[in-house]
Amino acid sequence: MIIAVDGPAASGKGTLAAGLAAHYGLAHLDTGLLYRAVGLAVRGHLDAPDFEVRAIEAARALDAAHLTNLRELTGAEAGMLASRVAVIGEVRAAMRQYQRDFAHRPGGAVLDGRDIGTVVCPDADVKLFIAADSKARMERRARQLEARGEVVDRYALYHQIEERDARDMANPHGGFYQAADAVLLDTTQLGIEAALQAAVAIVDKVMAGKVRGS
Ligand SMILES: Nc1ncnc2c1ncn2[C@@H]1O[C@H](COP(=O)(O)OP(=O)(O)OP(=O)(O)O)[C@@H](O)[C@H]1O
Ligand SMILES: Nc1ccn([C@@H]2O[C@H](COP(=O)(O)O)[C@@H](O)[C@H]2O)c(=O)n1
Repeated sequence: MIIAVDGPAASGKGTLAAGLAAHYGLAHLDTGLLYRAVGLAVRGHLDAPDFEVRAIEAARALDAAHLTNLRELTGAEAGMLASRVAVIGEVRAAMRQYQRDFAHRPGGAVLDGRDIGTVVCPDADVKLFIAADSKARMERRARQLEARGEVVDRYALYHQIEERDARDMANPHGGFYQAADAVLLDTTQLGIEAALQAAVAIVDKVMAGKVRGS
Protein backbone atom coordinates (compact mmCIF):
# COMPACT_ATOMS: atom_id res chain seq x y z
CA MET A 1 0.00 0.00 0.00
CA ILE A 2 1.23 3.52 -0.86
CA ILE A 3 -0.22 6.44 1.13
CA ALA A 4 0.39 10.02 -0.07
CA VAL A 5 0.08 12.77 2.54
CA ASP A 6 0.28 16.35 1.28
CA GLY A 7 -0.37 19.72 2.86
CA PRO A 8 1.10 23.13 3.71
CA ALA A 9 3.88 23.92 6.18
CA ALA A 10 3.30 22.82 9.78
CA SER A 11 -0.11 21.33 8.99
CA GLY A 12 0.94 18.18 10.83
CA LYS A 13 1.34 15.98 7.75
CA GLY A 14 4.72 14.61 8.89
CA THR A 15 3.30 13.64 12.29
CA LEU A 16 0.31 11.98 10.62
CA ALA A 17 2.47 10.23 8.02
CA ALA A 18 4.71 8.81 10.76
CA GLY A 19 1.63 7.70 12.73
CA LEU A 20 0.08 6.03 9.69
CA ALA A 21 3.38 4.30 8.89
CA ALA A 22 3.55 2.91 12.44
CA HIS A 23 -0.13 1.88 12.38
CA TYR A 24 0.09 -0.03 9.08
CA GLY A 25 3.73 -1.18 9.36
CA LEU A 26 4.88 0.88 6.35
CA ALA A 27 8.12 2.74 5.68
CA HIS A 28 7.94 6.55 5.91
CA LEU A 29 9.70 9.27 3.89
CA ASP A 30 9.40 12.96 4.79
CA THR A 31 10.15 14.38 1.33
CA GLY A 32 10.55 17.90 2.72
CA LEU A 33 13.86 16.71 4.19
CA LEU A 34 15.19 16.14 0.66
CA TYR A 35 14.49 19.74 -0.34
CA ARG A 36 15.83 20.98 2.97
CA ALA A 37 19.10 19.07 2.46
CA VAL A 38 19.54 20.57 -1.03
CA GLY A 39 18.74 24.03 0.37
CA LEU A 40 21.38 23.68 3.07
CA ALA A 41 23.92 22.47 0.50
CA VAL A 42 23.64 25.81 -1.36
CA ARG A 43 23.37 28.00 1.71
CA GLY A 44 25.49 31.11 1.18
CA HIS A 45 25.04 31.00 -2.61
CA LEU A 46 21.47 32.33 -2.82
CA ASP A 47 22.49 35.43 -4.77
CA ALA A 48 25.26 33.78 -6.81
CA PRO A 49 24.77 33.62 -10.60
CA ASP A 50 25.34 29.85 -10.51
CA PHE A 51 22.80 29.26 -7.70
CA GLU A 52 20.53 27.09 -9.85
CA VAL A 53 23.40 25.01 -11.24
CA ARG A 54 24.71 24.39 -7.73
CA ALA A 55 21.24 23.40 -6.50
CA ILE A 56 20.74 20.96 -9.40
CA GLU A 57 24.15 19.39 -8.74
CA ALA A 58 23.33 19.06 -5.03
CA ALA A 59 19.98 17.43 -5.86
CA ARG A 60 21.61 14.94 -8.21
CA ALA A 61 24.21 14.05 -5.55
CA LEU A 62 21.64 13.63 -2.77
CA ASP A 63 21.49 10.37 -0.85
CA ALA A 64 20.34 9.13 2.56
CA ALA A 65 23.63 10.23 4.17
CA HIS A 66 22.55 13.88 3.69
CA LEU A 67 19.41 13.34 5.77
CA THR A 68 20.95 12.62 9.17
CA ASN A 69 21.44 16.06 10.78
CA LEU A 70 17.80 16.39 11.76
CA ARG A 71 18.24 19.37 14.06
CA GLU A 72 19.65 21.52 11.27
CA LEU A 73 17.40 20.02 8.59
CA THR A 74 14.22 20.77 10.54
CA GLY A 75 15.17 24.36 11.42
CA ALA A 76 13.48 27.48 10.02
CA GLU A 77 16.46 28.44 7.82
CA ALA A 78 16.46 25.06 6.08
CA GLY A 79 12.70 25.43 5.45
CA MET A 80 13.12 28.77 3.70
CA LEU A 81 16.14 27.52 1.69
CA ALA A 82 14.16 24.42 0.70
CA SER A 83 11.35 26.47 -0.77
CA ARG A 84 13.91 28.48 -2.80
CA VAL A 85 15.45 25.37 -4.42
CA ALA A 86 12.03 23.71 -4.81
CA VAL A 87 11.06 26.17 -7.57
CA ILE A 88 13.83 24.81 -9.83
CA GLY A 89 12.34 22.22 -12.19
CA GLU A 90 15.56 20.19 -12.55
CA VAL A 91 15.93 19.98 -8.77
CA ARG A 92 12.47 18.44 -8.52
CA ALA A 93 13.14 16.11 -11.45
CA ALA A 94 16.42 14.93 -9.90
CA MET A 95 14.67 13.89 -6.71
CA ARG A 96 11.54 12.38 -8.24
CA GLN A 97 13.02 8.92 -8.93
CA TYR A 98 14.44 8.66 -5.40
CA GLN A 99 10.95 9.31 -4.01
CA ARG A 100 9.27 6.91 -6.45
CA ASP A 101 11.76 4.14 -5.67
CA PHE A 102 11.06 4.64 -1.97
CA ALA A 103 7.30 4.55 -2.54
CA HIS A 104 7.41 1.34 -4.57
CA ARG A 105 9.58 -0.61 -2.13
CA PRO A 106 8.24 -4.03 -1.15
CA GLY A 107 6.00 -3.68 1.91
CA GLY A 108 4.62 -0.27 1.02
CA ALA A 109 5.27 3.26 2.17
CA VAL A 110 3.85 6.55 3.37
CA LEU A 111 5.34 9.70 1.81
CA ASP A 112 4.53 13.21 2.95
CA GLY A 113 5.19 16.44 1.09
CA ARG A 114 3.51 18.81 -1.33
CA ASP A 115 3.26 16.91 -4.62
CA ILE A 116 3.10 13.26 -3.58
CA GLY A 117 -0.49 12.66 -4.65
CA THR A 118 -0.24 14.85 -7.76
CA VAL A 119 3.23 14.19 -9.24
CA VAL A 120 5.41 11.73 -7.32
CA CYS A 121 2.80 9.00 -6.74
CA PRO A 122 -0.31 9.74 -8.77
CA ASP A 123 -0.94 5.98 -8.43
CA ALA A 124 -0.99 6.04 -4.59
CA ASP A 125 -3.67 3.82 -3.05
CA VAL A 126 -4.78 6.51 -0.62
CA LYS A 127 -4.22 10.27 -0.83
CA LEU A 128 -4.73 12.62 2.09
CA PHE A 129 -4.56 16.40 1.91
CA ILE A 130 -3.97 17.86 5.37
CA ALA A 131 -5.17 21.36 6.16
CA ALA A 132 -5.13 23.57 9.25
CA ASP A 133 -5.60 27.32 9.46
CA SER A 134 -2.50 29.53 9.37
CA LYS A 135 -2.76 30.61 13.00
CA ALA A 136 -2.98 27.00 14.25
CA ARG A 137 -0.03 26.03 12.06
CA MET A 138 2.05 28.95 13.33
CA GLU A 139 1.25 28.04 16.95
CA ARG A 140 2.19 24.38 16.39
CA ARG A 141 5.49 25.35 14.77
CA ALA A 142 6.20 27.91 17.54
CA ARG A 143 5.69 25.29 20.25
CA GLN A 144 7.85 22.81 18.34
CA LEU A 145 10.71 25.33 18.12
CA GLU A 146 10.31 26.45 21.74
CA ALA A 147 10.39 22.82 22.90
CA ARG A 148 13.90 22.60 21.52
CA GLY A 149 15.01 25.80 23.20
CA GLU A 150 14.61 28.32 20.37
CA VAL A 151 13.27 31.83 20.97
CA VAL A 152 10.29 32.44 18.71
CA ASP A 153 8.90 35.69 17.28
CA ARG A 154 5.32 34.57 16.50
CA TYR A 155 4.61 37.53 14.23
CA ALA A 156 7.70 36.80 12.09
CA LEU A 157 6.98 33.07 12.13
CA TYR A 158 3.41 33.61 10.89
CA HIS A 159 4.69 35.67 7.96
CA GLN A 160 7.46 33.15 7.18
CA ILE A 161 4.88 30.36 6.97
CA GLU A 162 2.55 32.45 4.78
CA GLU A 163 5.45 33.46 2.52
CA ARG A 164 6.61 29.85 2.14
CA ASP A 165 3.08 28.61 1.38
CA ALA A 166 2.57 31.35 -1.21
CA ARG A 167 5.86 30.47 -2.95
CA ASP A 168 5.05 26.75 -2.87
CA MET A 169 1.55 27.24 -4.29
CA ALA A 170 2.78 29.56 -7.04
CA ASN A 171 5.59 27.17 -8.01
CA PRO A 172 4.97 26.30 -11.68
CA HIS A 173 6.94 23.04 -11.25
CA GLY A 174 5.43 22.26 -7.85
CA GLY A 175 2.21 20.26 -8.20
CA PHE A 176 1.16 21.62 -4.82
CA TYR A 177 -2.61 21.29 -4.82
CA GLN A 178 -5.14 18.79 -3.58
CA ALA A 179 -5.32 15.87 -6.04
CA ALA A 180 -8.83 15.25 -7.39
CA ASP A 181 -8.92 11.86 -5.64
CA ALA A 182 -7.39 13.06 -2.33
CA VAL A 183 -9.44 13.22 0.86
CA LEU A 184 -9.25 16.53 2.73
CA LEU A 185 -8.56 16.32 6.47
CA ASP A 186 -8.73 19.63 8.34
CA THR A 187 -6.92 19.25 11.68
CA THR A 188 -7.41 22.82 12.96
CA GLN A 189 -9.67 21.59 15.77
CA LEU A 190 -8.05 18.15 16.21
CA GLY A 191 -5.22 17.15 18.52
CA ILE A 192 -2.55 14.73 17.29
CA GLU A 193 -4.33 11.57 18.48
CA ALA A 194 -7.74 12.63 17.11
CA ALA A 195 -6.15 13.61 13.77
CA LEU A 196 -4.44 10.22 13.51
CA GLN A 197 -7.68 8.39 14.30
CA ALA A 198 -9.44 10.39 11.58
CA ALA A 199 -6.64 9.62 9.10
CA VAL A 200 -6.76 5.88 9.89
CA ALA A 201 -10.54 5.93 9.41
CA ILE A 202 -10.09 7.54 5.97
CA VAL A 203 -7.42 5.03 4.90
CA ASP A 204 -9.54 2.08 6.07
CA LYS A 205 -12.59 3.42 4.26
CA VAL A 206 -10.74 4.05 0.98
CA MET A 207 -9.07 0.63 1.09
CA ALA A 208 -12.37 -1.11 1.93
CA GLY A 209 -13.93 0.61 -1.09
CA LYS A 210 -11.12 -0.70 -3.30
CA VAL A 211 -11.65 -4.27 -2.07
CA ARG A 212 -15.41 -4.01 -2.67
CA GLY A 213 -14.82 -2.46 -6.10
CA SER A 214 -12.29 -5.08 -7.26
N1 LIG B 1 -3.16 17.88 15.17
C1 LIG B 1 -2.17 18.48 15.84
N2 LIG B 1 -2.42 19.20 16.93
C2 LIG B 1 -1.43 19.83 17.60
N3 LIG B 1 -0.13 19.79 17.24
C3 LIG B 1 0.18 19.09 16.16
C4 LIG B 1 -0.81 18.40 15.40
N4 LIG B 1 -0.19 17.78 14.36
C5 LIG B 1 1.11 18.07 14.47
N5 LIG B 1 1.35 18.83 15.56
C6 LIG B 1 2.64 19.38 15.99
O1 LIG B 1 2.91 20.47 15.10
C7 LIG B 1 4.30 20.50 14.78
C8 LIG B 1 4.45 20.43 13.25
O2 LIG B 1 4.00 19.15 12.84
P1 LIG B 1 4.66 18.40 11.61
O3 LIG B 1 6.14 18.50 11.65
O4 LIG B 1 4.04 17.05 11.55
O5 LIG B 1 4.11 19.31 10.42
P2 LIG B 1 4.47 19.24 8.87
O6 LIG B 1 3.24 19.58 8.12
O7 LIG B 1 5.13 17.93 8.55
O8 LIG B 1 5.53 20.42 8.79
P3 LIG B 1 6.57 20.78 7.65
O9 LIG B 1 6.03 20.29 6.37
O10 LIG B 1 6.61 22.26 7.64
O11 LIG B 1 7.85 20.14 8.05
C9 LIG B 1 4.94 19.34 15.53
O12 LIG B 1 5.49 19.82 16.73
C10 LIG B 1 3.78 18.41 15.82
O13 LIG B 1 3.98 17.65 17.01
N1 LIG C 1 7.27 17.13 -1.81
C1 LIG C 1 7.79 18.32 -1.45
C2 LIG C 1 8.29 18.54 -0.17
C3 LIG C 1 8.82 19.77 0.14
N2 LIG C 1 8.89 20.73 -0.80
C4 LIG C 1 9.53 22.01 -0.52
O1 LIG C 1 10.38 21.94 0.62
C5 LIG C 1 9.98 22.88 1.62
C6 LIG C 1 10.18 22.26 2.98
O2 LIG C 1 9.24 21.22 3.14
P1 LIG C 1 8.66 20.79 4.57
O3 LIG C 1 7.58 19.79 4.26
O4 LIG C 1 9.78 20.18 5.33
O5 LIG C 1 8.14 22.02 5.22
C7 LIG C 1 8.53 23.25 1.26
O6 LIG C 1 8.19 24.57 1.70
C8 LIG C 1 8.54 23.13 -0.26
O7 LIG C 1 9.08 24.31 -0.83
C9 LIG C 1 8.38 20.50 -2.05
O8 LIG C 1 8.41 21.42 -2.91
N3 LIG C 1 7.84 19.30 -2.37
